[in-house]
Amino acid sequence: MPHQNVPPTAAATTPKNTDILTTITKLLWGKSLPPQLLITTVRTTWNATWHLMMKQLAPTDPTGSYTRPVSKFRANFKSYTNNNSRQNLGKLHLYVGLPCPWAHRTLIVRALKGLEESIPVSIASPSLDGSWEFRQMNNVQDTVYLPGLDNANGCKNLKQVYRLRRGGYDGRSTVPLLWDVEKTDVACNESYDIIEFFNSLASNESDIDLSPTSLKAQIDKWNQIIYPNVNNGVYRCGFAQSQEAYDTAVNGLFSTLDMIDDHLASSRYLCGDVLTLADVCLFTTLIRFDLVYNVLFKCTKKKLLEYPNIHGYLRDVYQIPKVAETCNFEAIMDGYYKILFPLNPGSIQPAMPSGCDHKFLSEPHNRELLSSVDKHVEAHVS
Ligand SMILES: N[C@@H](CCC(=O)N[C@@H](CS)C(=O)NCC(=O)O)C(=O)O
Repeated sequence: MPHQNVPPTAAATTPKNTDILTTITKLLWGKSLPPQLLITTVRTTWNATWHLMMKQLAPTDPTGSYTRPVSKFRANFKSYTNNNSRQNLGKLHLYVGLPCPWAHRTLIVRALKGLEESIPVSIASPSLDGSWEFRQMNNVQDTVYLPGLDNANGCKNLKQVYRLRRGGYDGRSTVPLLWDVEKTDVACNESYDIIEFFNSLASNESDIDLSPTSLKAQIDKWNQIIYPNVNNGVYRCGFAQSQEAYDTAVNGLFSTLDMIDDHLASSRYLCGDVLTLADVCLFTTLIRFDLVYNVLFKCTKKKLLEYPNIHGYLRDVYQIPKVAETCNFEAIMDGYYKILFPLNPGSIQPAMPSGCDHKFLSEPHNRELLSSVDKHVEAHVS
């Protein structure tokens, strides 16, 4: 008879599992429990353990909604700029982690502004307990995983760098971190402050302004929508600890993506024809969406591939010179699937969906046509 590949039924697997559990309970309590009680006990214990682990990973309010801790070191960049020149920048060093969308913002703006020489970088990788440690990586595209030291302070991990600051520090050691080498202190660890600062610097190599005065109000308006619903919204889905909290987050996320997709049907970037800081902030969440958030954070109503305008926009931003070099998909997959234990206990990485690799993202998007349509319309109106 040909071999039939019949999947095991629940009846075939349950007794085996309960046998193991019965042995464990016998060892622990000296007697076996009835199978149903045994399963209920294990489920309750596992749920309680899961909630405890999640509490450590992600603080929540009493409704089970994720509440992101505020950044401790906000910007005070006055002493670093002299008429926006780079005079004092020899002092600064940037610490990033490649999976992190907040750190990714700083890498993109640093590259677009041509600040690579002026502001050197150290790349940290997530360790198994979720903290950041240094490996032998000098380039964003490196895939070397041997232990290493950072380039500014010679530390093994980011916690050590934070602790070097005057007065010490024992709080969350997050990336991005902008470090003042001369003062041996944190200059800032809030990504938006850092990208605003990088953008404010005059550059010999690039005259791009990602936050022109004329668009500031629009940029702020987009940030106020995108930060809670999309950037932090995906975390509010993944780290929710009640069904209600998840439902609210996932509905807010997808209604915002629907709205953005409509908007991008007639606008090349969020604020019209030019790329702004709001686009940088949106991009670093979008580039991780189908790879990670859709699966691991249960952002499942749709894949980004199903949003034609958002997906074209993603390719458009990805193809801006220097942006692709800031994206390391392998590091992103590793960072999320291997480290967030309570969300993915076996550390199994799902297959990368098509549409997320360098090749697909480099395909034509034709969105430049939108700019000319805009200009054409403007020409007629004026
Ligand atoms: N508000 C911060 C958030 C930074 C943040 O949460 N970074 C995460 C990585 S994606 C981190 O370093 N977490 C380590 C920890 O919480 O200990 C920013 O935008 O800069």
